[in-house]
Amino acid sequence: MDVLWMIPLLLLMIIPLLMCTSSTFVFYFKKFFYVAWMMVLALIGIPLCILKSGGRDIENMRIIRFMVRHVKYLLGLRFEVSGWEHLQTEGPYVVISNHQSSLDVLGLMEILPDRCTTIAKKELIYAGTVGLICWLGGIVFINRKKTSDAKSVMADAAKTMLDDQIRLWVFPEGTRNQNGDLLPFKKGAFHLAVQAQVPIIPVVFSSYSNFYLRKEKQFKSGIIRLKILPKIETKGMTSDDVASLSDKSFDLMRAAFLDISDSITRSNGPVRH
Ligand SMILES: CCCCCCCCCCCCCCCC(=O)SCCNC(=O)CCNC(=O)[C@H](O)C(C)(C)COP(=O)(O)OP(=O)(O)OC[C@H]1O[C@@H](n2cnc3c(N)ncnc32)[C@H](O)[C@@H]1OP(=O)(O)O
Ligand SMILES: CCCCCCCC/C=C\CCCCCCCC(=O)OC[C@@H](O)COP(=O)(O)O
Repeated sequence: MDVLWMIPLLLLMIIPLLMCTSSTFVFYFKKFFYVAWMMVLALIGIPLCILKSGGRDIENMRIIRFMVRHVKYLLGLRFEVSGWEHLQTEGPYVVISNHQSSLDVLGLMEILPDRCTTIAKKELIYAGTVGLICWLGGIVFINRKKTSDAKSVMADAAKTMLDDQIRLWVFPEGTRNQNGDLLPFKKGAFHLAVQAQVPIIPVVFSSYSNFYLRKEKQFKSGIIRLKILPKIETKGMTSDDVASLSDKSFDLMRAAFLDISDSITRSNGPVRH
């Protein structure tokens, strides 16, 4: 007897059962689903991007943004955004935000302004269909292990920002971090803004630790607060001002991070680190 057809049926019965009984299963299932679904979305998005723009083009970020917007619902996440008015700035600017997990892509797509792409580590280009759609979306890839290469790519990006009137989103911590605080900032984002003489718009994601705990293998439903802070002007600044600009941005973002994370804790129970 052919029993192969019974396998999907069994899975359909077992998966909901495990989802109800094991939080560890939920953790791995949601993580696997997230990566697999993004890969599938990218597979669908690639031909759409090529048809729309013929290749690598920042306008493809509109397609990517549209395609990613529903994923939060599938993972049981909700965003509360404040400070929208600060993104209504004309022309190019640099957005900086804290970076906790690849889930940040969901928040990024929630508020991504038009003509805005990101700076990413070059390894991302090898992430299958996701890597290819990132390339099509004009993402700027840098080699973090070679500062001189990264600096020259970012200097080119500063020029392109002005020539093509684009915005760039940079994660100044330079890596993912879920230690309950911000990591010290790398300087690239601030050199970029000063070289292009464009404002910086800081964006802060509240702590994910009320719903996503890597060590404890928990991935529950939850709320993410996204706070967009007022722009910081860089007109007239030189590379001598980069350190103080970075310090100022760090202090503002850290205060906002602790504030919005704390307000979620008060409404949802304790944050665990
Ligand atoms: C439909 C389906 C869709 C599917 C789905 C799509 C998803 C579509 C969204 C994807 C979204 C991806 C998201 C990825 C997210 C990441 O990949 S995060 C990781 C990559 N990003 C970054 O690393 C950016 C932040 N890092 C930096 O900016 C770093 O400064 C750099 C440029 C990498 C250099 O790193 P470093 O050498 O380790 O750091 P740093 O101490 O800052 O610099 C050393 C010296 O160079 C100087 N320097 C640094 N930068 C410069 C510069 N540009 N010019 C002159 N001097 C400089 C510094 O001032 C410093 O000198 P001193 O002040 O000590 O004298
Ligand atoms: C050939 C198959 C390769 C499979 C690779 C899976 C790639 C992930 C696929 C889907 C996830 C959806 C969004 C991906 C974009 C997230 C980018 C990201 O968060 O990169 C990490 C980087 O910021 C910092 O890296 P490190 O913390 O320094 O390390």
